[in-house]
Amino acid sequence: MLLLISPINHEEALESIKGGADIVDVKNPKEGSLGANFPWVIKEIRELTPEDKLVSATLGDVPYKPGTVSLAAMGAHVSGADYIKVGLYGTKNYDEAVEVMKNVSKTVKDVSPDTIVVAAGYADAHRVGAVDPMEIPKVARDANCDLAMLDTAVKDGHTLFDYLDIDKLTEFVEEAHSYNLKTALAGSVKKDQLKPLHDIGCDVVGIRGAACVGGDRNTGKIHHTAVAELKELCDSF
Ligand SMILES: O=C[C@H](O)COP(=O)(O)O
Repeated sequence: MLLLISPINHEEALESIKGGADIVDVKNPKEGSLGANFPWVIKEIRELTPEDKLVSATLGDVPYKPGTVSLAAMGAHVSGADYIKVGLYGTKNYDEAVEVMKNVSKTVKDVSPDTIVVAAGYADAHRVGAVDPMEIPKVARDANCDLAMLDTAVKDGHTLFDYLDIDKLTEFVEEAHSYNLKTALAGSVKKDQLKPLHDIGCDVVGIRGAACVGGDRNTGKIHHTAVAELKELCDSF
């Protein structure tokens, strides 16, 4: 299981790399769970990250505006992102989510077929009126994405497991795998939740809070020792 860590700036990206993160995921939590950072921050982090390590960028908790989101995807691509995550926040159902993701995939894959496109839903979608998380594997399949992902929309201490039990998460992973998609799971994931995620076959675990000093994704800063501990655990299973 690969470890994706979400830094907000140059300094945190260096800590993530030093700690051994497999994927450096540029994010801006001030703008939400999958808040987008600025093009120059993505570019700077791509430049400081070793070439063989993937740099991911989140496009935001996006609205149901396929054109706007497609232009954001092009922005992430030209800034150097190898892995583009779209938080399907404003899309209320499967049809809207597929429409957004199809256009993002077309935008990105027309110019860069190897760039990885991630359809990200929310385990607590019912709290914000977003598309049902269990529809995400089908959305990703039908929109030519590479990964189906879940995170949480509201970062109030609840974790992924508060909304979806292990049976549901297993169903999510198995369905995505049956479509030849990889999976990423996130949502205030704690150290002791890594093994269950590994055991159900999750391909990528996404973490910010547990990699920060004090475990707080907003007030804390990513520290390489916390990242290294998570990485060691991921590699131990
Ligand atoms: O992509 C994953 C997120 O950055 C997860 O952040 P979190 O662990 O603070 O919920």
